[in-house]
Amino acid sequence: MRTPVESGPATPFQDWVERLARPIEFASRDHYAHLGAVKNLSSFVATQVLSALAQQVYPKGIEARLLSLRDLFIDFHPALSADEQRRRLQAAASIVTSLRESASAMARSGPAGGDRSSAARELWSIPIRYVKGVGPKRTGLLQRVGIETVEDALWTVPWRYEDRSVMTPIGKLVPGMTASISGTIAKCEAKRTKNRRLTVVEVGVEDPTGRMQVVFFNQGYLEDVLSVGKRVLMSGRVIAGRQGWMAPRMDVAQYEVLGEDTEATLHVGRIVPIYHETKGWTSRQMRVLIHLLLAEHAPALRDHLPVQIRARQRLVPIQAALQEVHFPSSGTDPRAMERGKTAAHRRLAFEEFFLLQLALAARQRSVQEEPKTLRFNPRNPLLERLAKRLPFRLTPAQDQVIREIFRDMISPKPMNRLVQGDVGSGKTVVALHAIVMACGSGYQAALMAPTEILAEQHFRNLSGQLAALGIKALLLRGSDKATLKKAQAAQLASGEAQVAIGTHALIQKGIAFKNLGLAVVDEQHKFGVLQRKQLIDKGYRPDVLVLTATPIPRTLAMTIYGDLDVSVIDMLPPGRQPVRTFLFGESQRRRAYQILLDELRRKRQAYIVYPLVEESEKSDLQAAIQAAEQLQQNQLAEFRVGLLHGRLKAAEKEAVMADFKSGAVHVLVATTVIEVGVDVPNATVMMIEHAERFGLAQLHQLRGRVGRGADQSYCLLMTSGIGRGKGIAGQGGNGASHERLEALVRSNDGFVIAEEDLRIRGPGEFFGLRQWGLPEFRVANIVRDVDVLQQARLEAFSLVKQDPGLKAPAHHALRDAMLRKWEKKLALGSIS
Ligand SMILES: Nc1ncnc2c1ncn2[C@@H]1O[C@H](COP(=O)(O)OP(=O)(O)OP(=O)(O)O)[C@@H](O)[C@H]1O
Repeated sequence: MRTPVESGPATPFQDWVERLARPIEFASRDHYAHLGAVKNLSSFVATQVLSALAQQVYPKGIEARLLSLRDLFIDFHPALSADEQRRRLQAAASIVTSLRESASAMARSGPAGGDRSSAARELWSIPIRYVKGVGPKRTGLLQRVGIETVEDALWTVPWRYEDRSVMTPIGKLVPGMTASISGTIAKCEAKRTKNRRLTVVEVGVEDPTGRMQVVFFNQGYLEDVLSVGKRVLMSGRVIAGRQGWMAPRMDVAQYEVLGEDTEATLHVGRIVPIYHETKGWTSRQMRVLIHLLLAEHAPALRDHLPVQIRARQRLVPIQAALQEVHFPSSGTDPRAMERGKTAAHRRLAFEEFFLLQLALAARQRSVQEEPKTLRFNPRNPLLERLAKRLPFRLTPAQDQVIREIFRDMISPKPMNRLVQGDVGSGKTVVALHAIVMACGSGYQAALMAPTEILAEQHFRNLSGQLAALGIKALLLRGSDKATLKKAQAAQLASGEAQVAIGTHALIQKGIAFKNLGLAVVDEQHKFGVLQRKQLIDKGYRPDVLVLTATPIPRTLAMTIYGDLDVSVIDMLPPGRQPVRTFLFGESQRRRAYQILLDELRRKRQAYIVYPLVEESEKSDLQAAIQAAEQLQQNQLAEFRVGLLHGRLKAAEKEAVMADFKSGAVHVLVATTVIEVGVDVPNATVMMIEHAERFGLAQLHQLRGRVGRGADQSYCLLMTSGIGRGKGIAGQGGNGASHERLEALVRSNDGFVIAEEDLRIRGPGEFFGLRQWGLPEFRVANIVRDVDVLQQARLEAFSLVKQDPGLKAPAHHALRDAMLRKWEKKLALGSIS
């Protein structure tokens, strides 16, 4: 026993060891006379060990002893032989003794001494390998599905539910139905097949209304599990009994043996959660794991959400929400669960949104708090000269957005502004104004674009204008020679060059600016939030302007750009005619070519775009190359056809683009590399092959490459599966894809189309969120839960206003949860 004199007041760890020691020592007393008297030792030890690991980070040796203690008791049960029980208790007692010694050594060395870490670990973030029954193999499997911690596991919600709560009397089973029954095992025999390759276990199950047969193959151990007299629940598909057998058979998908003391079941007899499976990890195993976590550990989990917010938003406690979402109470409608429209889902969705919005609010706050050292001069002469040189009058919308940008730049707070404008709305000239404001005030500016083609185009469009104002701009590309890169880096470092336009080459290590005052990021969702941060870090808090041509629905914009102020260019330059869009099937190809040829003969140019998806990249590329050759030889023999795809070298791409821009090439056959930003006003036809393989917003982007001059332009969506005058759906095609394409024919407004795309495909599919650097949610859905998102945003921003660093003790858990989730993904370095 511990001697208090020696070590002063007990530390929590010492207390813990004593609590743990009590039942173990009791069971061992008087030569193990009390063996049977200690109930549930297995789960007691497991829970204790986990709660100890949750409280503190221990030196490795202690952690290992804690885990071996847990392992000794994993399957400890009164049915084990008395010898085995004694052996384990003996081993446990010696571990307890050594833990006791370590605990007092730790107490003596004091809080600062030795290896002892004061970092408290939250139960949420306990690695999953510490949980009872999760060994190294399972840890590996779970990691593969993204489960590293207790929190990850509990937030992995079922993707569907099966109602196995309604029991059908065995006498009422009919072949073909899927049913659950409750009965008693009347027969259980294991046999070998004739060739002795298979073990067959034949089971008879009875209830007062009848009897059914069940056959299991190669699961010989079931002979013990399903022994005669046991009460079971089974569910599966009913099949006709074999000839000569009167009773029906069941192809059992799930069974559960009812214990003596409990009616609680996991796999049948209730609404059962179904989880995604991977090789080696089944839905059934997941169910057992989640059940264990909920039963033994959930009560100790801390609710992150502040009480007032929970009350105001009428949110159920986290434990209740998790319990309900994994194991819905009886009477719940499984479909409502799948639609995610329950109080439990609302609570979980709120928490996900809230943590993200909190992170965004905190980041916005931390940026605003930094004193701005940049001094921009709105009356600099370069701006006046720019105004005189513009080849067109700015639209009122452009004017307004430029004013908003200038207001930000001269304000004492750093600018963080997103400019959203539909395709062709004229964002480049807006960016040009910001760049000239920066350079005219003595700073450098950088413009980062997602592809080399776009960077080159920006450079072509801007460098002339800038040079006329005496501003030197450089083009930085990853594919440039090292010597060129070195020379460019030197010019930026010395300030000799004022503007850098480029791809992610801009954020590479060797690049440093003398005094970067403005960072413009075009199409930043292609970069992800992280890269935006890397560019910003190249200067001392430069002002930031993000341009996006992708019409991002408001709800989405709020989730990704929640920390930016938003300006919208909601007007196209004058004289533009809406692009006329047609949907053509294979049999209408001639009509489509007719439109194309008519335009080419009127000295207009055209794009023909082929899809290129990663999985079938090679064959897709081949299709585009062959098509270009074919067209050149046949239908388009009188014109020059150029080919553009991602595999070309930078110089080749540049040459093709330059030829197209100058009009030397009439038709550009391309894969989706031209998707964003390409600007050739003389091009009036956009023909898109296999349109059904593109996302709707992506098609809108492509369509935006035409209609950039005053002439009528055409977008021809080619798709297999439409007959003459019929829709895709009429030809047995995919209804949803038809509906999508129709939306494009109906509307030219990018925002309408994006909302539609989001609605039809759901956020997961919308562009492929991951690739675009958008946050992923486990429960929340930005379309379905938009009202929850709005509430979460209001609450988060108001909380950060009250307690900017979330420093109040009541907010510590919340802050930890936010950082765990978003610190890395959102590069929250400065606020953590
Ligand atoms: N106010 C204006 N009046 C007339 N033409 C304009 C005006 N503003 C821009 N333009 C022209 O419209 C075309 C589209 O402009 P810009 O390339 O900046 O569009 P964008 O918004 O970047 O579109 P995208 O996102 O599709 O690239 C360019 O040829 C540009 O010169």
